[in-house]
Amino acid sequence: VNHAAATGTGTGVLGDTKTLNTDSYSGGYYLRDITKPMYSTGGKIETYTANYGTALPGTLLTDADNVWTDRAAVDAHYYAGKTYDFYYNKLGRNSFDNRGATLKSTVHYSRNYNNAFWNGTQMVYGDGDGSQFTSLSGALDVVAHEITHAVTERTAGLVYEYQPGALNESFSDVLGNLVENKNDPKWLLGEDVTTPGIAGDALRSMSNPNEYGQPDHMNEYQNLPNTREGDWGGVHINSGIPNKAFYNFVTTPGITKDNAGKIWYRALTQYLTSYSQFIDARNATIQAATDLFGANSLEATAVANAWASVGVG
Ligand SMILES: Cc1cccc(C(=O)O)c1OC(=O)C1CC1
Ligand SMILES: [Zn+2]
Repeated sequence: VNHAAATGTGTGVLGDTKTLNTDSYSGGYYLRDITKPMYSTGGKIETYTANYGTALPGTLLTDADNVWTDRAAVDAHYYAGKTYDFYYNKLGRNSFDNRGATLKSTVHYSRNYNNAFWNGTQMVYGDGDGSQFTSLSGALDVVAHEITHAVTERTAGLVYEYQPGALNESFSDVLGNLVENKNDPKWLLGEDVTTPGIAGDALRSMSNPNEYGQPDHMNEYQNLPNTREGDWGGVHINSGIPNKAFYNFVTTPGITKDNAGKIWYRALTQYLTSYSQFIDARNATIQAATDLFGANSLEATAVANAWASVGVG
């Protein structure tokens, strides 16, 4: 048999055990998930190692006995599967291209690499330096954040600069937390992999962006240059404003996470375009809420109020 779905076990970055969808071949097992609906058109979830170099995708991981000990790889694979399931089951999207494209991840990228990114073709995760970060695939909100960059690229195409770039970042934070689906009242990002030596901190907070140096209102918008040093006009900084708008919306009594996700996803995929500004995101999310729940619905009203609360609209 050249390809058969198998179930393995693995240890994650935080030492937890999880079951993995793998692919058996004559000599052992590939870290390849062939159980998803995408497989009907050849789509798979595959996890590779760069073996601390920078050549991509690197080597597809294999194992002799289907008991996996590469913790970064275990989590990259497992969390990519969880993210695929969320998009398919909750939002009706079949992988990042909505046509069942294979989800490819590479772990152990470079050395002491405090970064994770979508490179236009695949996800890439560093192992962190052990102080600022531990292996970045060890957090579901991070993995879903990166995969959402791919979704955004294939849909709205929000360019990675200034307000469209901050929206790009915010949609990745919003979907990252919706996929992670923790009961976290602070709606933190990256809490599971930032500063392994310090408990309770994170990379960003959607409930209180100021806590991590982000604005939470238009009157704190930071005009930064479109350079690497300027974070491309502050895409990871000014994202605090749309993040706070989403937080105020999703915590409005009567609003559910599922409905909030449907509204934000519909705005991203049906209304936003490459150079959309914050005001366009306000209008798009109101329109999406109106489409789904009606003009004077609790959802449409709460969306407008949420953006107004951060000085947009
Ligand atoms: C850790 C990191 C560094 C630089 C860019 C990104 C990026 O993907 O924008 C990044 O990942 C995140 O922000 C994830 C959500 C925590
Ligand atoms: Zn990002």
